[in-house]
Amino acid sequence: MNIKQVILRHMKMRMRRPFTTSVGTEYDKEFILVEAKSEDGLSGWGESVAAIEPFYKEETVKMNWHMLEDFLLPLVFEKPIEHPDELTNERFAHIRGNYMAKAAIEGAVWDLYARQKGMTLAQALGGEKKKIEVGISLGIEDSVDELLRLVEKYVYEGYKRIKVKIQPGWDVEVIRAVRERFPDIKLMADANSAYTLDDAEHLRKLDAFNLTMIEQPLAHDDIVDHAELQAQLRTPICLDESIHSVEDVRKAIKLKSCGVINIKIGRVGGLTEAKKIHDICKEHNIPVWCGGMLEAGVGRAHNVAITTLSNFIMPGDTAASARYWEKDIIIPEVTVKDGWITVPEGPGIGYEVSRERLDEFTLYSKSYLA
Ligand SMILES: O=C(O)CCC(=O)C1=CC=C[C@@H](O)[C@@H]1C(=O)O
Ligand SMILES: [Mg+2]
Repeated sequence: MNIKQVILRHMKMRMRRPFTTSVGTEYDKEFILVEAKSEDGLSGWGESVAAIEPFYKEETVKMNWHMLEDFLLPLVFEKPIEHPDELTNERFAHIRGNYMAKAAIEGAVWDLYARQKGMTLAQALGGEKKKIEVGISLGIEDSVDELLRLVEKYVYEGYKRIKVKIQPGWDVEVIRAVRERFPDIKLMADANSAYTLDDAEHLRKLDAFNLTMIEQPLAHDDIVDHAELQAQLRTPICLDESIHSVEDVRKAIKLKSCGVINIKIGRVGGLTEAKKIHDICKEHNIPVWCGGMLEAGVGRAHNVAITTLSNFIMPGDTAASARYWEKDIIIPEVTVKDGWITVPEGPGIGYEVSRERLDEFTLYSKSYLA
């Protein structure tokens, strides 16, 4: 596969409604979209999940652009690519961190590879599912009543799991209210590192609500304290921000830091590493699910593809495009029917990128030639 040209686009899309977590609120989504073009005129698409501000993790849109322009694209152009795994395993291996920048170009190369082979991205990754179960992630709302209204809306729409953001002052009583109203739904909490080990006794109160997991209660870069907390909780801890690689997962398993792993393609540097994490978790009977980063349609499509792997056994955060966007950049948009997404059968990510919507949402773009 000869990548002849890469176009980077700085995109800006207005969200249907603000999304608030313990680390902040997003109103507009700015992100980098990557188009990788081969000598036969095919395009592969990738989407960076880095935000404008470094509040979830340390990467930002501007940092990604620099990394792509000055380090990653030259490595992609330097010689033909036999298989996308080469990027993570060889060409990017000496570059520290910058996972979201790596994942954005690596995802475009994976999409292009699948399209050239006449395969779906799911097939290229080894996925077999024809449809995937999905849940919904709800932000911190203005009131418990508003949250309950949203839970009711999405349970009615058939979503298979409800994820509720928590933080000190918006946790036990909120979860209690949801559980009392919806005694049987699959319910989980995501703290985005809002607590410390000093809160262990308080967090133990969440054991009363039969949650499927408590996601990332402690520091974003911790595995050790999570092991100490997991030993005190009946509810499985799920690691999100702490996990960047299969090596991090090996250590988390060794320390018994968690019972579940949230795989986000952008957080771990791309699909090749995501597959490695999926595989080691499968070996150790650790269920995984696909986390979301408020992606637009290209990122959402990649999430659908990776979720077709067999150990993605818990509903992920890949909701319908309409959950976040008035208009998405892909045709057709991602839709959810009774909590299921049907895996597209078209080549690559299986959705086409709308050139009209691209033009509408591109703030600026730059073309790079091999
Ligand atoms: O994309 C989705 O629907 C899930 C969004 C979501 O829960 C998150 C997005 C980005 C960072 C975090 O705030 C949070 C998460 O930790 O999973
Ligand atoms: Mg999370």
